[in-house]
Amino acid sequence: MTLDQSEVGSEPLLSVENLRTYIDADGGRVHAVDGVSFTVDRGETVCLVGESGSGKSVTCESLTGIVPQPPAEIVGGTVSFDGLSLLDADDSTLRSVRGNRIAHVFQNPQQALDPVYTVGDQLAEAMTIHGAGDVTATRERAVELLRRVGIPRASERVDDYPHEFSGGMAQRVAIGIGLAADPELLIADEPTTAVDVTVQARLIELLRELTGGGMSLLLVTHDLRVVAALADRVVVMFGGTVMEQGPVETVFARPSHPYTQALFESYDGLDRRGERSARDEIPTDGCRFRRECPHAVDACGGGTQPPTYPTDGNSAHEVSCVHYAPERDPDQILADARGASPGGIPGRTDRSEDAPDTRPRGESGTANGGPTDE
Ligand SMILES: Nc1ncnc2c1ncn2[C@@H]1O[C@H](COP(=O)(O)OP(=O)(O)OP(=O)(O)O)[C@@H](O)[C@H]1O
Ligand code: NI
Repeated sequence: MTLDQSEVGSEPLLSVENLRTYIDADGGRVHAVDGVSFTVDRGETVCLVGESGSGKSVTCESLTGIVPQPPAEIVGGTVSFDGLSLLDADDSTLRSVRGNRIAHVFQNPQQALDPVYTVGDQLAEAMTIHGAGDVTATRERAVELLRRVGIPRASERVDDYPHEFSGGMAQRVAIGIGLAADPELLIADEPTTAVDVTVQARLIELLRELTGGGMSLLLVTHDLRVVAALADRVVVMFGGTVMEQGPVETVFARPSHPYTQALFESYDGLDRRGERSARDEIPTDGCRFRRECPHAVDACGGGTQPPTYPTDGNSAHEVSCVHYAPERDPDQILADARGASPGGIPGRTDRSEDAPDTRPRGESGTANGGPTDE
């Protein structure tokens, strides 16, 4: 029986619906992930962005059940991977999915590598999880994987131990181990954060090559330049929820949620993690961003995170903000803020001085008022 290609292509590879993961901590239950929905298509790169603590890692780790339970508990939602419901899957199914179809790569490669085995042995191990060949073939394939991820002198280095690799090279090895099973989806959580800038650029190039080959990539990064370089779509998270998501071009050209606007405006290429630790506690109802939002109104409080609304009638670009509800006057929607530029993100060439004014029609450059709500 042959599969109808049009049907194969129409379903997203990964579909996450209303995912909720709570974590028991000293101070009580943390709503680390609280109603996250997004999809990843085949061959697509989706980037999760958002400040530290917004729930990006816990989201990724919940998908294949590697989040430690306890203290975490996945309390709701669905995760569908190629039709398989991962949250309902038993341990052996999940192990098989992780060994064969979904690979994880983390920020610190040495964490993923076992110090007492050569990288060749670890690559072989990753291959045997999904069907072994003979010893020579396995070794050849290990060398080939190291070449593929750009390790020079791969046939010699295959016998080296993890500590003999620099940070960037070790991250390549970790990616190589992830690729050993030829996964359909690579989940990479800040894979370029711990390496220096030139190595970063090469790793980004590697990831681009891999997705060019048809692999899907779910990438967590703080670096908007990485997003610009790799993403097809962006998912912006804050407080365990999705604030905004859409095609990278439209989200960068017209960041629409006040949180996205704030995130992009504060972006200066520096890693600012930890700087906002003194912030007010994030609400667990209504819009999670409302306490810091310059446009907050009464309607932002209570209930769940606001529903998502399309921006500019573009249903692929949606925003979870009451100001975009269809019954509201579009001329008042975040009017002044929408003209704001996300701060000249390096690497984007499609933004120019003569880019169209994205403010809603009828808006004539009012003062800093923001939307009013009386
Ligand atoms: N083991 C844990 N125990 C208690 N709370 C946790 C634990 N792991 C994560 N959290 C909390 O869950 C929330 C989401 O954390 P998560 O690591 O997913 O954020 P993140 O977006 O990946 O941040 P970063 O950009 O710093 O990696 C945070 O409030 C964090 O403090
Ligand atoms: Ni994280």
